[in-house]
Amino acid sequence: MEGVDYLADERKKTEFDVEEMKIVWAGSRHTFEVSDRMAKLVANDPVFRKDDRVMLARKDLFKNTLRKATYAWKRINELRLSEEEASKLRSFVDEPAFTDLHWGMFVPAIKGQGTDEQQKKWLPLAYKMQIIGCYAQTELGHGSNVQGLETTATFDPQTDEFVIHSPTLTSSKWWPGGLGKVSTHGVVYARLILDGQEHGIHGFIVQLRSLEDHRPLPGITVADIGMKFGSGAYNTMDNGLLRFDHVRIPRDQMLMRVSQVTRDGKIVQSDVPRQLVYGTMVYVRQTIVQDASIALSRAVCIATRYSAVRRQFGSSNGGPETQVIDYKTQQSRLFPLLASAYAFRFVGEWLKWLYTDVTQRLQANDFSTLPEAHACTAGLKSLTTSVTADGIEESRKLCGGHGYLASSGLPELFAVYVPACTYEGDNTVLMLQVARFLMKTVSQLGSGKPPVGTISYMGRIEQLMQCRCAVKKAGDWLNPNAVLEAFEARAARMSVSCAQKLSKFSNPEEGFAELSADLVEAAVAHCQLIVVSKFFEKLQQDIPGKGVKRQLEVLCGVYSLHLLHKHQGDFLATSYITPKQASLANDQLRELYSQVRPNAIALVDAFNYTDHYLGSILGCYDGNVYPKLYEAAWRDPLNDSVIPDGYEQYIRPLLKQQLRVAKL
Ligand SMILES: CCCCCCCCCCCCCCCCCCCCCC(=O)SCCNC(=O)CCNC(=O)[C@H](O)C(C)(C)COP(=O)(O)OP(=O)(O)OC[C@H]1O[C@@H](n2cnc3c(N)ncnc32)[C@H](O)[C@@H]1OP(=O)(O)O
Ligand SMILES: Cc1cc2nc3c(=O)[nH]c(=O)nc-3n(C[C@H](O)[C@H](O)[C@H](O)COP(=O)(O)OP(=O)(O)OC[C@H]3O[C@@H](n4cnc5c(N)ncnc54)[C@H](O)[C@@H]3O)c2cc1C
Repeated sequence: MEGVDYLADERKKTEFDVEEMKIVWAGSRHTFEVSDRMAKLVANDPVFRKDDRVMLARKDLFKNTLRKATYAWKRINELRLSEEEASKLRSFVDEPAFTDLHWGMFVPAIKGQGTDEQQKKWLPLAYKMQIIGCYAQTELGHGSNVQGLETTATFDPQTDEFVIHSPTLTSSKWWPGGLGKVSTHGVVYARLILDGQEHGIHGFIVQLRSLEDHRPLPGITVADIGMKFGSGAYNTMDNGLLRFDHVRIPRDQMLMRVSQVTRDGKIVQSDVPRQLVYGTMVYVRQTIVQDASIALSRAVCIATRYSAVRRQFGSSNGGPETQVIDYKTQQSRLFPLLASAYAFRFVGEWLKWLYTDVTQRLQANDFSTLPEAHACTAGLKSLTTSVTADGIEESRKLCGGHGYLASSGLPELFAVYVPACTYEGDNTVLMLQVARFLMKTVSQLGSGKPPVGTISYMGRIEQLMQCRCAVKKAGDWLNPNAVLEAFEARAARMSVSCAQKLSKFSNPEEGFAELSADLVEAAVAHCQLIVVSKFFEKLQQDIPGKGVKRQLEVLCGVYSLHLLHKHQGDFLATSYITPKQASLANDQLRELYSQVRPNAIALVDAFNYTDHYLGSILGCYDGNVYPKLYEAAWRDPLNDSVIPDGYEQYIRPLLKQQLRVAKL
């Protein structure tokens, strides 16, 4: 039944202007238009087909990715796409590729850590893709502990070169994306050694492969690290291994914005903090936060549409059964994820602003906001990727058995997404960085330097330690001030409690290690507060469109109250709320679910995803799920023949043998 909208009745229930919500979701009318144009460009081009991806063997999959990535690059040039358009096109192609690391890490590393001269030399080559780069930091033995990397870069004053070397097996670079088969160059992180003395970890531009025949250069061993989790998924990427046997590079290939090595082998520190060597990771962490809302919204879009199509139980007098989206249990699992997708969208927008601000300040040698930028990017990367990865898996369960089919799009989405909890900093390790920032802030309270930015609430510590929740009826939980104070008091009290326990240890590092699980919980509370407060800030903006702001208020309520409900132990244990008030929050939450329900389909339509991008039969726009599932089953290569390959060899002899047993 081509053209029939099986979700039309659902769409009729909508109480807000979906077109305007699309603009809010995109961030601006301009971004919406660019996004819409690029999504359609990709969806209408057969080269970008992806439904066969999970069936392809690794070599075919990889070659296919090369084909798509180079074709995308060709189209970008032919159509003279702007950087914004190119970046949208890349995201709608929806296939991890070496180009991500080239543009997403190699280029930013040179921009952030290279001197003007180095940028002038290397960036034009990289912009034209005349060289292809990767970010080679992690090693077989060390990933989280960057200071523990073993690769060495020893300066040879005789020849004015660095000798890059892998002294042990564990010093082999391991994981860099694009390294395995494609990159010609890498920004390689290594331990700087001058005259026998170590000077910490620095980045070096190292050529890895010949620009003539792509063979590894002398002294370089390079290969792919092998298959990863899931079919299709991240296996489109050639994550690589790399060993150096005394490879020589000119001195001017050390990235020298943070520290310089002079001709006579002396180190000169510029006034830039050493942590800027980690700057590329900060940049990518903020892009990962923005991408979290995309991945979560995709999963939620699929689960929401399918939940409206799917019916199970509840038929009376031969009438239709209940749509599973009408079950309160389904709503209590699905709607918080829908609200989280919106919440992450807005916090991602804000984080982009924060990152731009800190970058501008750094250019003017103002490093004052760097610690907060590090804590926010690390903490929000950790929080949003953990929730998104769990949310994709929950969406799969929300779709019942059919969610487990590759054609639901959810297994591959999960497999592609889940490493985000590990790459660019393991989520626990990153939360511990936030915890350090919190403990430092608490220890400096009363020093006369008031905390600013996202941590400014700590400046009201006395009030936050004493205040009690004033909520008397469920509706009081709709008051933003009540919710904000609850999240602030919880975060402040959890931090102070950790700081008090820490102060009992004579060795603070031992104390930090002993209390690390509690510290992570305090850091999570702080990060959740940031997300809640940025959602409220968004609502203070002028948001046009009938009913749009109202819907966002409902979602903001769902986001904050579901967190309050889920973590009520924290709120109760810190004595900010009473059990009665916790129960009222839950009553209000249930009421909010009822307000989301008629708008649920429109709220996911507002993501404006094409069927191509969603890549899911269960999530298709028209909701015509069953015929499509049936047809897709027949397209599986296993159904090419009625009798499977292997029948003569295995099944027939087996059946024959059983026959003999039966006769005995
Ligand atoms: C086709 C078309 C083309 C289109 C064109 C357009 C296309 C565009 C395409 C765009 C695509 C984009 C998508 C990209 C794809 C992504 C894919 C994913 C790839 C994944 C890559 C990776 O996976 S890549 C490796 C990441 N690997 C880590 O992530 C290690 C974590 N490990 C650490 O990060 C450190 O090891 C750790 C723990 C901090 C301790 O570091 P440590 O031991 O040195 O330091 P301490 O803990 O002692 O801290 C000492 C003091 O430094 C402070 N501090 C620490 N870090 C700081 C920091 N960053 N900034 C500021 N300050 C910092 C701290 O706050 C302390 O401050 P204080 O002293 O004041 O307290
Ligand atoms: C798909 C993918 C792509 C990647 N791409 C790149 C790339 O392009 N370039 C690159 O350089 N790297 C890349 N990486 C590597 C990645 O950055 C690291 O794997 C990541 O930083 C985690 O480090 P690890 O593997 O050493 O984990 P580990 O640190 O060994 O983590 C193991 C466990 O130990 C725990 N742990 C570790 N330290 C602490 C601590 N101090 N306190 C408490 N718990 C701790 C962790 O929480 C985790 O549970 C990629 C990884 C993946 C999976």
